[in-house]
Amino acid sequence: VVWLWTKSRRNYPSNIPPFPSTPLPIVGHFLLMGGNRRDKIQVWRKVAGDIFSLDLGGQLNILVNNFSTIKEIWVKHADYIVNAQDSFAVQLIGEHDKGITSARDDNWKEQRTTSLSILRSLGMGKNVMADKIQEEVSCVLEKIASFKGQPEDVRLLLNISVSNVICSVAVGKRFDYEDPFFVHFILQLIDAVKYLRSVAILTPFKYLYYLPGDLFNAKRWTKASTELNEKFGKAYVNKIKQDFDAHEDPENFIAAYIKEMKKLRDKGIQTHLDEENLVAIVRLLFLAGTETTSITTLWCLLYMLHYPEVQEKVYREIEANVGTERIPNMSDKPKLVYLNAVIMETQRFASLVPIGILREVSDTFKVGGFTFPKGSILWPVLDSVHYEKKIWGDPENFRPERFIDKNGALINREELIPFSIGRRICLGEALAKMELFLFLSALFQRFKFEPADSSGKLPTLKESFGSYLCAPAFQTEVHRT
Ligand code: HEM
Repeated sequence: VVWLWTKSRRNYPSNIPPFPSTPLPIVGHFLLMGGNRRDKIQVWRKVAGDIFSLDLGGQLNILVNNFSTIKEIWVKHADYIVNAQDSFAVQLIGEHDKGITSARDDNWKEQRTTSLSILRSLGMGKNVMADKIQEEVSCVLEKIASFKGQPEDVRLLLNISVSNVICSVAVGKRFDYEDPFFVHFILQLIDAVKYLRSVAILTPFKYLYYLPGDLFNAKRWTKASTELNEKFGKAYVNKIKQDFDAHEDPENFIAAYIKEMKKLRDKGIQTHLDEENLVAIVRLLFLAGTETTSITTLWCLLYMLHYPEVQEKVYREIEANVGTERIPNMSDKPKLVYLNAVIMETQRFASLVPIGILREVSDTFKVGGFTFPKGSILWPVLDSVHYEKKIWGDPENFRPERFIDKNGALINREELIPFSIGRRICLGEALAKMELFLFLSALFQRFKFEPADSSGKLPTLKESFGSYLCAPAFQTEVHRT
């Protein structure tokens, strides 16, 4: 107890952002972290203001809830928050300073720049990638058509088909929807994403991990993540390494990374590129490139059950501008203004990543009269920005028209930040935007999604809060063709 008390003794400067309530000895606000954290943050915000502090076992955490301060810190003061929090989750799987999200300083810079340039060379944001996505879209359309209108839960199907896009980029292979090997990894991935939040909260209280049982799902999370690394990431890195030919143009991320690594080493240039980083990146691409985009698509389908008039308007727009003979492609995007607005409103309303990556403050700085001390952890609460009344007027309503001006043109609002902002903005933004457009335009062109319950009862919009705000399980009937 004396050790815990000493460790958690607070010695904060006087002008840090206020606490919503007095921290308890030793645990601080830890006991308040369970339950619906999304609602709690809004309650604390009312008490303590847009920028407030929480004490987690002696670790100062500062939550930033307004757009202007997030922008000021994440863009103008980016140098102070280069590194993500060195979380316990990362230590559990031995990935301190590995991959991209957990990589630090120069290592992060090199891994991010190399990964981005490889993804671009493989077509991210270009037509080659659009073709790859469209192949997958055609497969998913056939699969949904085979349901013949029967009620279905399409979550796993969307997970697998979206994942196929990033898999074809990362490991050069797509998988059948029923492939037991791949379905198993998708289920592991869902677990890894689901439990991450509860493991993350253990960071200041690592010793709780050693209690009997698995109260914080940390053991389940470690098992899922280790299996993804060993049997998926490492297995593919080894396989591609064996078949690697330095004279061939690399056709997937792993081969391109190995080629770059060898090139730098052969030239005697010091580099952070190595296999451990590569395995961590493959898992990250698989994780970040699957659930995010497929759950956003799922939210959009769910909203369409609730707002059938929006779905009808989207269909009419596609019918008038693209027709129904061919599936939409990227050159149709500027013509489908309403669909673009629906996608933007879905990203705002679903607020998929409610809190961006937590950052470590590397040196004390001041913003808005508050001190952000060295060693404190910053939370960018993107959810608060997406539901800010002062920005959106009626944030509680699903209203795509807010993104269209009176001349019928699309409005790009800088406050819409589902991919976060600053130097560590989502690496896959261009890919995700392309996927969302190609999947959703084709789905709404070919099918009409309706509630499966014949009494007209709509599935709930209540999310479950893992690392993402996940759409609830729901069934939908599909008609039109
Ligand atoms: C709708 C889909 C997506 C959303 C909403 C989303 C959102 C985000 C957010 C909020 C961050 C944190 C950025 C920060 O805190 O500064 C992030 C980081 C990241 N995302 Fe995405 N993402 C999506 C799709 C993807 C895809 C398809 C990929 C795959 C290429 C991807 C790869 C990454 C990576 C590698 C990072 C870490 C970047 C870094 O730490 O430097 N994301 N994403």
